[in-house]
Amino acid sequence: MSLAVAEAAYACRATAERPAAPTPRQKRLLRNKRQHSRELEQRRKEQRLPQKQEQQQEPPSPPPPAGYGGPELQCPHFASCSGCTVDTGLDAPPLLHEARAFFERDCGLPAFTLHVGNIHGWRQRARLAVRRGTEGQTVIGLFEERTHMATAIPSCVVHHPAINEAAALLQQAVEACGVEPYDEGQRTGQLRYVQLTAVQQRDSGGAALAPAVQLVLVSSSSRLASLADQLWRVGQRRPDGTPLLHSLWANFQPERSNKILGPEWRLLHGPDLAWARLGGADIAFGPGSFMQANREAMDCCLAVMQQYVAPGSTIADLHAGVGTIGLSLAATCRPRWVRFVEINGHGLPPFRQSGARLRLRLLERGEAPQLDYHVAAAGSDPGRWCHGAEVVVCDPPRKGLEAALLGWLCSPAAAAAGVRSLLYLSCGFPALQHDAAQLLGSGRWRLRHARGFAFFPGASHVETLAVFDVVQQG
Ligand SMILES: C[S@@+](CC[C@H](N)C(=O)[O-])C[C@H]1O[C@@H](n2cnc3c(N)ncnc32)[C@H](O)[C@@H]1O
Repeated sequence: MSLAVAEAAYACRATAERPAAPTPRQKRLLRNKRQHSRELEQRRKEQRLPQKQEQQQEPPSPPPPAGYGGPELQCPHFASCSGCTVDTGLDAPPLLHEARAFFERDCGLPAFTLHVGNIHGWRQRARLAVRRGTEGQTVIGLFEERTHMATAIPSCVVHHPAINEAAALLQQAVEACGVEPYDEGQRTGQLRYVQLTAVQQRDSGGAALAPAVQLVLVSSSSRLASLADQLWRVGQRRPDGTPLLHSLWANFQPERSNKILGPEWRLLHGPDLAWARLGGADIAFGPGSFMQANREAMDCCLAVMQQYVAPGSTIADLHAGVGTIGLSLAATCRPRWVRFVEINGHGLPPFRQSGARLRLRLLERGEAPQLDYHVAAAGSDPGRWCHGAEVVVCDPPRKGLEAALLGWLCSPAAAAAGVRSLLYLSCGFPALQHDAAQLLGSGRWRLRHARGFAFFPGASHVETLAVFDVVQQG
């Protein structure tokens, strides 16, 4: 949709359906759209002026986004749902301009590119609110911005289709069983949220089947037995004979807070762990495990990481979660050992399963890397966690590296401990800018490579992999 059409659509809606002023979300989307279009236009101009670029000795940039505005989201819920904020130019979200400026202009890299995979159906995990709609119906969807009013998104185009299918089944079952959606004002109702995760399925011969869904019912009470039984019965068979539900869990969240998941879990039906093939390794995960929602993009990112790990390396994976990155490197790069460090103990049980499966596979190839998992903060003792590791992998939360870890990496101790390179995967660009500036400013690291991955097409988000090498001191 062009800017003019989008503006006309908003204007039209404002006069025909909503005489009231545009909502804060609509104003923000329009502002985003204007800024995004200006940046795209600027970029197109730069591309049309190669002469000027050469005169100014600016680094070359990759080709401009295809067509004005690039690929479009084309989601029927875009204007009302708070999930996505960018619906055109998905191959050049606003944050990409900042990332390019930082890596190309400030760090001197010749080009910073963004990998964009599927823009539709990529989201393999969704957390949705369950609330009563204004017309008394059950709504399963996302909150409108700055409210606790849920908007139904049954045709969301970024959800994996199995998620939409399971959400539709859930809505029917909730109504059939008379389950009361949660009401935060009254603190009544049984079902607060659901988490839906698409799980790869295979038949006994290993052929891929339609993905099924690991479904979590988040409630403040335990009175969901009849809903669970009904869901499990109906969810066992799609019209094509494959199961729609992989497993069914209850999670209890008694607190009055915005935190979706509570501390207590109960498996109601099906297997406790689900498996995904990522970066050449089979990764087990439970419903409470961290996992990237966009597995295809993570798979590409892992393939790039593998190019920066030499055979026979020693690796410390410092924000390991269930071990996805380290296990992928163990499966593909023949390391001598991988040390996993993770602050949250919930990653350990799935890791044990994935590690055991990988060990068996590697033994058949005559490889036996040591795989050790430690539940600890990476910054608690960086010297210990990184000791002897030639490659350090960091994949911290949005706030970036802990001060103690960053300080250690910027000190002579890192090279003295044997560290040679750092693979830093970042989900928070401002934090990465800060941490990269500290690393480069210390004079002990040089930036070898950086690349972006669109982990959340539809959002102004760039997941960044930055590869640093230790500068050998003379
Ligand atoms: C973005 S996730 C990445 C997980 C994993 N690398 C993956 O790809 O699935 C960040 C992880 O860092 C963990 N974490 C957060 N703070 C940490 C810390 N100070 N030390 C170690 N791990 C931490 C979180 O619990 C979470 O599992």
